[in-house]
Amino acid sequence: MRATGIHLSFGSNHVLRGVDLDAPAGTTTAVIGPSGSGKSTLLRVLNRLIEPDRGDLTLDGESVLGANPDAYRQRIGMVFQQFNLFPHMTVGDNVALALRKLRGLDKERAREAARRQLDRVGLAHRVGARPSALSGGQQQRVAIARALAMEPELMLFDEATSALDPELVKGVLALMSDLASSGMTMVVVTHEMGFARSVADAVTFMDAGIVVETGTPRQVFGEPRTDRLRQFLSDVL
Ligand SMILES: Nc1ncnc2c1ncn2[C@@H]1O[C@H](COP(=O)(O)OP(=O)(O)OP(=O)(O)O)[C@@H](O)[C@H]1O
Repeated sequence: MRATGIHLSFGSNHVLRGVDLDAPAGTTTAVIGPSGSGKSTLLRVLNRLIEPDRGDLTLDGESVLGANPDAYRQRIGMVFQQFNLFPHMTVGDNVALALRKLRGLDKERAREAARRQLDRVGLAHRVGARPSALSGGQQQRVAIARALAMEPELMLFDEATSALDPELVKGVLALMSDLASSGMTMVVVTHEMGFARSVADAVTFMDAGIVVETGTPRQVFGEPRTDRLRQFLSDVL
């Protein structure tokens, strides 16, 4: 996935000011930066939940803006801070739903595929439970299984662990780390600097709607080139 020259305003608030992001296939890119710098908005643009005012998006070398966003969105998995599971449905049905509605799988095949994905996140034994019976960390792992069930080419994580109690964060980060090692292409907006440092292939630092620095974790954390990044790191580390 590559984003080039992305601009976006909400009214007079120019939130993204020419953002470039390159997330090559098979790599994990962490996006870090202060609150309000535009990280979540950028992810929403990458998923085409919001159309940019200017700029281009390509996936697998193809420009994806303009065409039907629904078809595009089926190629992307997105995981939010809030898990957004349907409370009245079982865990298994939450994971199977899109497979039935969007992929047209029959009940049995969707259920089987859901069970496989739940197994992958260590929750096959909770297939019949309601989300409310699970911990926040387990619910987020279900949300990840739901996204993976669609066999996405790219996974976007928007502060996926920010709503979790501290003791539950580790399990979700471990799962994200496994996914990264498996070669999934991922863009991860995160406040977890340990994850960015140890799991990401590249780290992008945003401030006030621009990419201030991008590089390997070693460069970004070890040799920051700008005062803005140095200040941010001293505030968060
Ligand atoms: N739907 C919206 N309508 C109007 N303004 C918005 C909308 N979404 C975000 N903004 C504004 O865009 C700016 C960037 O917000 P964004 O949520 O992308 O920042 P962020 O870097 O993800 O912050 P945080 O780390 O706190 O989540 C903020 O000024 C915010 O108020």
